[in-house]
Amino acid sequence: MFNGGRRSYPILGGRLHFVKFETGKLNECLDFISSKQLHRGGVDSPSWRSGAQPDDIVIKATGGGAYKYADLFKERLGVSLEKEDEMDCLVSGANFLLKAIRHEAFTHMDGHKEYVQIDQNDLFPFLLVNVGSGVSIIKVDGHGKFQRVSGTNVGGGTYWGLGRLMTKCKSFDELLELSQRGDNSTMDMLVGDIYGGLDYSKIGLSASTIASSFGKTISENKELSDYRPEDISLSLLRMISYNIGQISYLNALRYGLKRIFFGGFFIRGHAYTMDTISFAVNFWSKGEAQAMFLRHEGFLGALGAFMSYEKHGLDDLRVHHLVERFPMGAPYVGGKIHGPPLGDLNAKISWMEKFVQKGTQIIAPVPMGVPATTGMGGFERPTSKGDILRSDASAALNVGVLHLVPTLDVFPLLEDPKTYEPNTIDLDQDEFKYWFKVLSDHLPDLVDKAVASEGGTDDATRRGDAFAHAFSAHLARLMEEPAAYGKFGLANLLELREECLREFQFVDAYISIKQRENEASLAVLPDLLMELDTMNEEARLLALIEGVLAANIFDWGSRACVELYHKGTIIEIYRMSRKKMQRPWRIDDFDMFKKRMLIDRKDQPYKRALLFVDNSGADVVLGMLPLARELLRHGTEVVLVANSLPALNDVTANELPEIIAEASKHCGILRKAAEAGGLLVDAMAGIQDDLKDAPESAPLMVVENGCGSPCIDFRQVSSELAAAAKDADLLILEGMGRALHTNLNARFKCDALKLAMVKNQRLAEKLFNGNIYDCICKFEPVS
Ligand SMILES: CC(C)(COP(=O)(O)O)[C@@H](O)C(=O)NCCC(=O)O
Ligand SMILES: [Mn+2]
Repeated sequence: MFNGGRRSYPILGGRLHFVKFETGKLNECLDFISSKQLHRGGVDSPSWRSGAQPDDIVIKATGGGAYKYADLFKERLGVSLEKEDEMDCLVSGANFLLKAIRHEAFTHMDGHKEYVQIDQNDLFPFLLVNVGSGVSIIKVDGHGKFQRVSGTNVGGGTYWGLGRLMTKCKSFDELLELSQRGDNSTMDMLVGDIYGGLDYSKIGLSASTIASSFGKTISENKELSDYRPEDISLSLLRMISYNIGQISYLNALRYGLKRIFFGGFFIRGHAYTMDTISFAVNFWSKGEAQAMFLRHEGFLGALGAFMSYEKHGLDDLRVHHLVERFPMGAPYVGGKIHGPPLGDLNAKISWMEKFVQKGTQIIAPVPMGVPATTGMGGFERPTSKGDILRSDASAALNVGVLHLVPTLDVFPLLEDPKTYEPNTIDLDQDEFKYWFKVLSDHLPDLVDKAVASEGGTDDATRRGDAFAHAFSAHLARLMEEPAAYGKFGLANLLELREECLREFQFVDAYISIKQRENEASLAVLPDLLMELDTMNEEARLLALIEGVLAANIFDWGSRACVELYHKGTIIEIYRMSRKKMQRPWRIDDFDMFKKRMLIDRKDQPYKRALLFVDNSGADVVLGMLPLARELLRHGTEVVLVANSLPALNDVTANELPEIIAEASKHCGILRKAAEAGGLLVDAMAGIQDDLKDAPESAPLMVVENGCGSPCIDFRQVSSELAAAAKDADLLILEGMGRALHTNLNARFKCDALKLAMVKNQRLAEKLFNGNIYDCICKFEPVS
């Protein structure tokens, strides 16, 4: 099933792009679809190239537009729109999102957004409130099981209609924006107005509670024009949002439901609207019920229509099959999106250059998509002037591209996947500020390496600059709102950097450094192995663990380490690092591990160990390979688990067989094991005669982990790794990314050893009250 990291089955998958456009721009949209032949699978699809085009292309659609524009689609694209029921689609879209996307639902109170993890087994029933022109209140009991239980004619249309008449606003967004600067106490009769500025505490009403919306205007002898449009808009917004919140809560109460999800064009990521609705639900339920919002709320119907294709088999999709990426879309400056969607790399780079030349700072990138708005209401997206609305506007756009990767699995040895959280530290605003600086400082050097890795050509330089701007823009967006892309931890941030490099077609920025370090380390490996073989078992085990920790210093992602590399050769630094290994380490469970290995399991060695390797060069060659060899010696099968894609100087699963083949030239144990694991078939053909009579060996294998990041999220690993984990009874996680930033607190169903050198002062202080270059040897046996 897994040999040398090569797959033995095809991968099927796809990507979901979420794009909005104004109905007024439908013709431009059809031009775009036609130019790219998207309705026929794209210009690169085999059927387009071969000219074998089906005549009867059917696209599922929902909502009024599916009827209104059916003829236009047929005429312009030859596509038939198959209409799906709008309510069915809303519900199945919401169900899909809540089931398949981890950080989909969030609460919004007092300007604070918090993602809520929904337990799949405890999702139904819930109330879905769709606030469009009017309001539909739907009780959802399961997949395809729902009932419209109520509604109200006072909805988004009411706000916009009354608002337009009363303020002369030209657009919904203008009206919404006005509300940001409003003061409703000039219009609304408050409890304090009735009780002489006091609370009516006996029945729990504070002085600022609205007793009667617009009630103050009856006692004043004023005309409409005497009131500020800002105040009118805010009073209206509060009146309608509170009313929706209250009716929703009463329906939740009627059916005994605790969760209410709100969606529809009235909400569209507008912070103040969400706060007002949340306030109402919280107020009336006395904190018992919770108002929640969905990150993809503008796409429920479209998603539901897409889901209705039976052939997709999307019913079986689970959270771990979906990866959300945030590629650079159109530049986003001062609350406005500039230019077309940037699907094409060259277009992306040109736009980036244009903006930089103009001296315009790209404040935030927008996930790939066409600029604009809600499909349902036809209202424009809020164009921002004030600070608050700017982030509201972008909040509505914080949906990335969903990659469907059916080959991803949950790691089967996680003790409890439900409570597992990969990130060790929470990236709150303060923490984010620190990492923002670390990553920004590292950027120029990374760009140099990336450009050099592509031959330093003009094209590479151009891509390098564009990458730097794109990644800086992502950082700026997250600095502005850390929850902008869902719940984001350090692991996500480090992965975003790698993804961003890939987006600008940098395949492996550290390739030459990796090769150089591999060669230097392989040259001294025979001496190291010889030295180890002179030791007794106990001393050797300690030397091996020391070796892994010492060699983890070769980390091109750590600023402090990179500075060290100027001070000596690879081997000098390795020796210096080893010499400094003073026990006890900051976490030192070595004695426990030794007892387990050499006493408890003397007669019953581990059956299979999964070794999660980290960096190239000394780290893997002088650290992890000798440790693997020791386990093989004990009769344990060893699976080296490495990245599927490059990240910093991490070794990849593709690179390992060659390194092992080289190492095997100097070591019979490794050679025999690699042969048994099927790793040497090609590389060592013809030079294995001397092994013919050697005893059987436990196999050494290589498996890719499914990631392209310095960290690992065990909720989404390759299915090969999941399969290899089945018989494993020992896990060894190595490196800062995999054992500290992520998984330090993760619990597994089998024994786990976490080894890392802490190469960052702040992290050492924060996690261990320690210092940079402290070592961690954390052993967690299962009883
Ligand atoms: C990116 C890394 C997690 C890689 O560490 P590794 O897993 O290779 O041990 C680490 O280098 C890191 O956290 N660097 C940023 C902090 C710094 O420069 O101090
Ligand atoms: Mn690494």
